Amino acid sequence: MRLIADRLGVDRGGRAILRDVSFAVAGGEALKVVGPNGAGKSTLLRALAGLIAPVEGAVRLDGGDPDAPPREAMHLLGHLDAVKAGLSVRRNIVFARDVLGGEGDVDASLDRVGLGALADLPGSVLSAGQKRRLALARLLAAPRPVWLLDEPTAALDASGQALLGELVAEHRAKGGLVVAATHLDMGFEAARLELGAAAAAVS
Ligand SMILES: Nc1ncnc2c1ncn2[C@@H]1O[C@H](COP(=O)(O)OP(=O)(O)OP(=O)(O)O)[C@@H](O)[C@H]1O
Repeated sequence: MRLIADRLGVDRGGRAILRDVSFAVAGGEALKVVGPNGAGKSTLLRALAGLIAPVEGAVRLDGGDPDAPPREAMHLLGHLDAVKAGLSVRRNIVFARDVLGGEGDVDASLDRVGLGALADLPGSVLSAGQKRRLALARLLAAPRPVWLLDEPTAALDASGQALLGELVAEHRAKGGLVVAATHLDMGFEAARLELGAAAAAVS
C-alpha cells in the first residue's frame, strides 16, 4: 500500500494554505509533518483523510481495497479526542468499532493503553492524557492500515509516549503506514516533511 500526495494544493477560508505538496509513504513507513503553528499540518492530514477537497493535485491510496473509498482505510486521530462524554470508556470503544468497522478486542485495546481499570467510568471523567489514550485504543479496536495522527503525543506522559512509539512500531511491522503532525519528538524514526511558514503568517 502507498499513500501518495501529488502536487497537492489546499485552500481554507479562501486562503492558499498548502501548495505543491508531494510525497509518498509506503506500508511500513512513517512520515513526520513539521512546521510552525498555522503552517497547515492539520489541514494536510484532513486533506489526506478526504475531509477537505484539494484545489490542486490529488491524494491517492494505491494498493487498497478498490471497492472501498480510501478514507475507509484511514484513521484520523485529531486534536480533539472525540470522547463521547455520556458513554462509558468501554462503550466509547464499542461505538467507535461499530462506526468504523473492525474486530479488535475492546477490552484488550483498553488494557493495552492502560485504561482497563477505568472501562466502566463515563468518558467525561477522563483526564486529558486518558482521553488521548482512549483515542489510541480506537486505533487498536478498529484496525485500519493508514494512521493519520495529529499531535499524537499531546497530553501523554512519558509512559504514554513510549506506548505510542510501541503501537506505531507494531503497526508498521504489520505493513501499516503513519503520517503524524507534530512539534515534538515522537520516539520513532520517520521521514520528515517540513511545511513552510508562508501560510502561518498572520496578516
Ligand atoms: N476552518 C477554517 N477556515 C479558515 N481557515 C482555517 C480553517 N482551519 C484552519 N484554517 C487556517 O489554515 C491555516 C493552517 O491551519 P492548520 O490547523 O492546518 O495549521 P497547523 O500547522 O496544524 O497549526 P498548529 O501547529 O497550530 O496546530 C491557519 O492559518 C488557519 O488559520
